[in-house]
Amino acid sequence: MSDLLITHVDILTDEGVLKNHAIEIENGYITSILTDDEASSVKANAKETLDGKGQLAAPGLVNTHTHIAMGLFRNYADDLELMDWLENAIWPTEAKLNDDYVRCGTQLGIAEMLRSGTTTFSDMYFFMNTTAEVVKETGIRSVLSRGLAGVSPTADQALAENTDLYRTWNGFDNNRIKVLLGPHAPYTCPDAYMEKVIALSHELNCGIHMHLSETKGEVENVMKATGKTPIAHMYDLGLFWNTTLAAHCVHVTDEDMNIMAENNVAVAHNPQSNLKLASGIAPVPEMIAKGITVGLGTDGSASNNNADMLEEVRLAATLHKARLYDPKAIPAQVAWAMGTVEGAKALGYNDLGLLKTGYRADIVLYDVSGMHWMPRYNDLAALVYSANGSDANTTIVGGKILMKDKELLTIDEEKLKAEINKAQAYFSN
Ligand SMILES: CSC[C@H]1O[C@@H](n2cnc3c(O)ncnc32)[C@H](O)[C@@H]1O
Ligand SMILES: [Zn+2]
Repeated sequence: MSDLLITHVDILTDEGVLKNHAIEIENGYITSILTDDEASSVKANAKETLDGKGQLAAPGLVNTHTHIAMGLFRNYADDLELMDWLENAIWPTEAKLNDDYVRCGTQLGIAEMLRSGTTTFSDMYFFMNTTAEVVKETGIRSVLSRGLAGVSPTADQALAENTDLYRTWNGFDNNRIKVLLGPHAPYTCPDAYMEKVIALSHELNCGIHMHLSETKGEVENVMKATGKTPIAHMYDLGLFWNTTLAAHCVHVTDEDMNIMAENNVAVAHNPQSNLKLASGIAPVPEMIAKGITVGLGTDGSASNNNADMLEEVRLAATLHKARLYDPKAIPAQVAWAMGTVEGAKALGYNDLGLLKTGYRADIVLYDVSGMHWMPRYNDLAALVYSANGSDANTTIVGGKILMKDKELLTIDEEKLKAEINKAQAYFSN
């Protein structure tokens, strides 16, 4: 008996679009993809059915890098470069955060993601036990890391919190929640602290999530201090022994990319944040050519300024064309894969990001009735180049429906809006 049967739906598979088919789901996984005729014979055995008529089923988007509670600081400080933005606007304000505000900001970000087709996110922030609780309650999938800064007075406490987070949550609900260690960046994590992080990663057998080579200034400073690039320096410290998710990697050399490819360092490419903070453009086609796994991320909504992954997919598909004067630099299907199955791989999920038997049932049904969906020559190109996040109509994670016909089923949005207004008043002072 299946738990959920989605009928009369067009399905974006890795082999093309199947018109008017059905998806059978059991225990959180896709168990079969059927013709509509086949589906009518198994319908009686389904606990729940969902009519997908007029919709396109696609894999949920995977946001490989964010600080999701930063939605509270959306449009709070704009038009600044990274270090000015962090040091003079964001860090002083984050010092006023507590569990309640992180709960509110995390609900805001999750509401936004579920509404725009994202079903998995990888987060690095503070008060992460609260984030995990909100992830548990809302039903989304996530990979969580406690941001670690060696220069902070709470540096050792943060390590203990990341350890607790790992021990409490890693593997929760058949890996709906996973945990990584989150050393923030080379400029906040001196070598002695990185050595502690690396020792802890061995002790826990835990992967790493870190900002690396985001700006020219960061690379210059590490070069001055060590004679090496941040990637080469982290490699020499022994950081890459286990899985590493490196956010940004905007300023990397050919040799850096060789190190990343040889050590399975996956990249979270955040094109919109990199543009807005004037950090630059990461050499993504070059990374892919070297065999590096590259996923996409929004970064926080204070540097983006939203959590809409379709915008990142579109930027990934267009930005590199212009940079290289090559329309084939990142074709639509490569950008789509970066937003889904490649992002999933970057987070260590090898059964996520495709609509295929045996894959996790993280599925988004897009309403394709809008004029911007016509004519329908190529649904994948439409998702990459024409669709809006708000076309997401129904969002499913691990076979559970979290948004149906644009109504969020696990978040009380009216209550949340009132809390966000209170938070705005608090952070405005
Ligand atoms: C220690 S928790 C994470 C930390 O990262 C800050 N942050 C947000 N966006 C960026 C970015 O693009 N580069 C580096 N750091 C960033 C966030 O505000 C938190 O303080
Ligand atoms: Zn970031």
